[in-house]
Amino acid sequence: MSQAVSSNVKGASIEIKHLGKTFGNVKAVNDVSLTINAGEFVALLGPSGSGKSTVLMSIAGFERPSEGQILIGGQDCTRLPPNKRNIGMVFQHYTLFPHLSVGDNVAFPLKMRGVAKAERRRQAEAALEVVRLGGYGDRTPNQLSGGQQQRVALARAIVYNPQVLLMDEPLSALDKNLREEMQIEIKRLHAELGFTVVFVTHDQGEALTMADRIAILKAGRLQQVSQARELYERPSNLFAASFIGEMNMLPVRWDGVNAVFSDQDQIRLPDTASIQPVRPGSAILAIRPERLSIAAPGTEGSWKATVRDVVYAGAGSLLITHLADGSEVRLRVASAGQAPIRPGQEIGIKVPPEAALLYPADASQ
Ligand SMILES: Nc1ncnc2c1ncn2[C@@H]1O[C@H](COP(=O)(O)OP(=O)(O)OP(=O)(O)O)[C@@H](O)[C@H]1O
Repeated sequence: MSQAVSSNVKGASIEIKHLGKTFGNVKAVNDVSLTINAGEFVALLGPSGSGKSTVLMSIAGFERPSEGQILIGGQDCTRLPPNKRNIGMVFQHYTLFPHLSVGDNVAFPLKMRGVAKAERRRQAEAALEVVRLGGYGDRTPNQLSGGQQQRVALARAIVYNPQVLLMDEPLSALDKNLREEMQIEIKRLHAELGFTVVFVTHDQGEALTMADRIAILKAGRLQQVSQARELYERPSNLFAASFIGEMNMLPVRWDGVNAVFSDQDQIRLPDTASIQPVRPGSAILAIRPERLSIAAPGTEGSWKATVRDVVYAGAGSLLITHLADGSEVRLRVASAGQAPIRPGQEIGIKVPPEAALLYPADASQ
């Protein structure tokens, strides 16, 4: 690989301490603390308006925090302007200069840093090679496809060897195939160049496949920061549980040992079912649809359910059922080898206790 962008670039750590940002009376970011290790790839995930971009822009230096501190590579950058932070940025829209050649677009940050012309050309070409666009330097942006333009934006962000790469929904303007190709491209660059990545997305699949860790935000507050598997298998609260993947959420009465349904069906739960302490009384039992299976009606320990709808989707089928108390339970089952199931049919649902999670009924806990 070309020397200009491969010279042992190593990421910097990012420490966000009690970050707060208020716009008028909107608390866009509320007491967010997060430490990102050098070279780590972290996704910020959350619904629209949850504060993801504001956190990213605060790291970049384009937003000035109302409260808290941001350290990059151990240095307090809270009051440092963006161009002093040694970070690269890629946005959703490519923001290339239409009148400049691709090469000049990529070389632009070097020009701002006073790098001499011949050296600029050399480094820009090297960065274009890294994103597999070697030889495209003389074109103008409008002669490139959307995916290629986004790769030019990526080349421009990495041309000066930043220690941190910040990306705000960089792939959401691309169609599905291009998006998947760029996901692989960005992961490859991250592995090769070793910079720290903070990646904003509202696409949970993208976050789960790309990031080392995922930070979930809701209304400006951090909900959970975990690796993909833990986030999926042990979401720390009801919001994270419902935001990632599909989840059945059933109101139950918890007596400390058993989760009891209103029709007196019950399930004995292992201690590991509660991620946070749950007091006896009303609670929510959460279970992923793919962890449930069908049993003959009346099978010992199974729940009695009536099928409301069957959605055939090739390899798997979605069964929408309801229990005697009216609670809806969804199952994802393999289609193959399954006797056809019809709406109105009574079935048993087998629930592995180790797959069940218990949360306080009050979502604010
Ligand atoms: N410059 C601004 N002036 C006023 N309010 C703002 C400004 N920037 C953001 N906000 C508000 O702050 C909150 C968080 O916005 P932010 O853009 O960080 O969320 P987000 O999670 O990135 O959302 P999206 O996914 O829609 O981009 C929102 O309520 C938004 O309206």
